Amino acid sequence: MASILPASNRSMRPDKNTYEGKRSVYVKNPYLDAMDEDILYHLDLGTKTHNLPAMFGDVKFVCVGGSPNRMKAFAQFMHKELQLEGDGEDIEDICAGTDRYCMFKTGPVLSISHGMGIPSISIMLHELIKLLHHARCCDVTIIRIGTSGGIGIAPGSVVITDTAVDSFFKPRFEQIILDNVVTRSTELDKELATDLLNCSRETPGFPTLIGHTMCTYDFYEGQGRLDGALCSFSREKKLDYLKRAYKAGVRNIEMESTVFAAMCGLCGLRAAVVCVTLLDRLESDQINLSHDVLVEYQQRPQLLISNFIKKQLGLCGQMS
Ligand SMILES: O=P(O)(O)O[C@@H]1C[C@H](O)[C@@H](CO)O1
Ligand SMILES: O=c1cc[nH]c(=O)[nH]1
Repeated sequence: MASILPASNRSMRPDKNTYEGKRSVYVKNPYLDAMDEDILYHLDLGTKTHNLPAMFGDVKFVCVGGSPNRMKAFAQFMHKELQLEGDGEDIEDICAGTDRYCMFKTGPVLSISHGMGIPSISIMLHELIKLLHHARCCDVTIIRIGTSGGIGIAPGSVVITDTAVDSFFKPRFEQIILDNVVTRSTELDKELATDLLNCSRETPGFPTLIGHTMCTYDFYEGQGRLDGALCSFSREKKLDYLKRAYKAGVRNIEMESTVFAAMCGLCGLRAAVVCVTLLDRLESDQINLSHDVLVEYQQRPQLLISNFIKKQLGLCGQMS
């Protein structure tokens, strides 16, 4: 039976969403219960066509990121790190029937791509959260492992988000529902962020810090870039904006964190955002890293999260 919560936000958020003593995944939709079948169209999965509890009931960690190749590489990496059977090279895309998103499962870890931007990740999250709910998953931690532009920090730094903010540096996500603007909280799990920072101290090789992450609707004008097809502001205005963002506590900019924080928070998922920075936006706009450096930077959040997951599973010390 679907757990229905009042349709508002933080003040109504369940503190103890327990399911047989465990933290369950909530859906907040009174219509779902009455549906004979739920087709998760963009994932090419469904409640009648697939045995979701059998396929996904043991999932404890969900990692999401924009790029299908990155999320496949992460799944293959986790396969090795968890010392699962086989080499993991032929890992199967569970969503192969659609080319919207890809999804891989390695033991209790699900790795899913979400494309670029709020609308794309939002569609994926609606269907993923219903999937976890239908599969009766509990105690799930979800982490976005992404790339971002840094502000005032060295390229290659990994930022663990404490609060996702919008372009006005406000901790909110505005969802348009019918012709209303519904404002939702973008708070993330502070304890999880601290645990990840502690874990980063045992993962040497790159700087990691906690800070606010600004989420925008666009990569170019929306992030104050001077190199888009359109630009109507001066270099001075750009730098003034980015410096004000830094002053407000923003350390990196990407395009998904606010809706990710809002939706996961409302549905009872312990959530974190961990993004590597590809450049310092106070210095430049263009990403001119070599392919090898780009690949190595993208592995940094993966390394940190893999160590965190192994620790959580009590596997540290026994493995590479
Ligand atoms: O997870 P990714 O690396 O896709 O996140 C950022 C935000 C946008 O989706 C994209 C822009 O290049 O990168
Ligand atoms: O500058 C950047 C780099 C990656 N992703 C972003 O959204 N912005």
